[in-house]
This record gives sequence, structure tokens and C-alpha cells, in this order.
Amino acid sequence: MFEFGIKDFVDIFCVALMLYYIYRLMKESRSLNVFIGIMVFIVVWLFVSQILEMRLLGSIMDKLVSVGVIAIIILFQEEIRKFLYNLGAHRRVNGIIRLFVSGDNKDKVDMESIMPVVMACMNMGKARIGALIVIERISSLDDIVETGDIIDANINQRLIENIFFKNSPLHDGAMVISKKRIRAAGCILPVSHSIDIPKELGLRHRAAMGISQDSDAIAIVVSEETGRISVAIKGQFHLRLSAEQLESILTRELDF
Ligand SMILES: Nc1ncnc2c1ncn2[C@@H]1O[C@H](COP(=O)(O)OP(=O)(O)OP(=O)(O)O)[C@@H](O)[C@H]1O
Repeated sequence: MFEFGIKDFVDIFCVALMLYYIYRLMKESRSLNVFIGIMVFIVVWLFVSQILEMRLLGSIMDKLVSVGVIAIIILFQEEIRKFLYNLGAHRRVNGIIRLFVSGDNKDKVDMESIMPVVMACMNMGKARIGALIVIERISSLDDIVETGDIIDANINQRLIENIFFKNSPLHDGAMVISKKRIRAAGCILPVSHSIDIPKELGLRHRAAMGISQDSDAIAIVVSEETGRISVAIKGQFHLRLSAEQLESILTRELDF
């Protein structure tokens, strides 16, 4: 007699939750049809090999399924990476990790480093100079730094303004700040394909959103068109910020 206990209920619930999460991830990355295709294939495979017990077709499909796992990993490496990143970056998981790994506080971006950034953003906003500044937190931005030019200088308001000044060789792309230093400029960030970003925001904002979705970095954008300042953190935009709001967000997020 088939028994259905609490363990089976939890089992089914976990599988349903996992499928729902994969469905959402696929929907966000516009791969929903591929997900539906895989589901249809699995249902047909189970039907053919388990219920109808058709040996020839079943064995062909068994082979396809065993190769299919590798194919899925290759096809969805970006989504799998994002899923694992989200899992690792989850607030509760992060909280537990921080209990064991204490950060190197002497290298943490502090108030002294924030003010030049805030002041430079305000000045650039007033002068309608576009800028994109990414501040590293726990996840490393080494791969992003490699796409630009190394600077390795103290955080200095005039230097920031100078780098983003129109026609300066490094004004294009993003500046990366890490461990109380301006590490690089002219860096290329991953561009977000999210459909939730307002249409009037262009590539600079999409790049800020992209890095905030891929890492725990804070991305500050100064719009060349409007002079407005925005911040992207963990896939969320804080738009049209004043100096005080920018300062308070940075202070809070950099955890003083
Ligand atoms: N992937 C990227 N990584 C880094 N910087 C980028 C990236 N894509 C675009 N940019 C920067 O954004 C600039 C283009 O900005 P665009 O006008 O498309 O954006 P925007 O969001 O409308 O901002 P603005 O309001 O300043 O016009 C580029 O010149 C470049 O400096």
C-alpha cells in the first residue's frame, strides 16, 4: 500500500518551490519557452519509459536525458551563476558568513572617502557631466577592473571630476572604487536586460543596474542629460537623489 507521510509532503513542496524559482529565473531571462520545452520533454520521457515502458524509445530518451544535464548547464550557465550568486548573497546566508569571516575594517570605504564622491557627483550633476562610479563591497570586482585602466589613487574629488570631464580619455565607462582607492576607470560593466527599467534611462543606467544585479556593489550614476543622481543597489534603483540622500544611502550601505 502506498503511504504518504509528512516527509513526502515536504519533498513535493520543495520540488514545487524549486520549479517555481527556476520558472521565475527563466521568465526574467526570457528563456521561458526553453523551460517549457524541457518540462514537456521530461513529461514525455517519464510517460514513455515509466508508464508505457517502451524500451527502444525509452532507451534513446534515457541517453538524451543523461547528456541533457550537461547541455542544460552549458545553455543556462548565466542563469545558474545568477541563481548561485543570489543564494550566496541572500541576507541571512551573508549574516551567517559574516559571523565567521570578519571583514578587514582598515580597508573599508569610510566617511572620509565618501564625501569626495558625493561632492564630485553633485558638481558633475550641476555641470551635466555623465559619470558612473561603482563601489566594491564584499564581492570582488577584479574582473571588471581588468576591462579598464588601472589608476590606484586616493579618493579625491578633483580627480573624480577630472576623469569624467568630457573629452578626458577615461571619461567613457565606469570608475571602480575599492578599499579606499580609486582602482580603475573606463571599465565595462554588464548591461542589465531587465524590462522594469524606465525607458528614458539609457545604457549608463542599465550598466549600473547590471553590476548591482551581478554583485553586491553600489553603482552611482550621474546623468549627462538631466544631471540627476541615482544609485543602484542589489537590482534596485534609488532615483533623483539630493546630496544628503546620496550621503545617507552610502553611509548606510557601506555599514558604518
Ligand atoms: N556597459 C557599460 N559599462 C560602462 N559604461 C557604460 C556601459 N554602457 C554605457 N556606458 C556609459 O554610458 C554612456 C552612454 O550613456 P547613455 O546616454 O546611453 O546612458 P543614459 O543612461 O541615458 O545616461 P545619460 O542620462 O547620462 O545620457 C557611454 O558613453 C558610456 O560612458
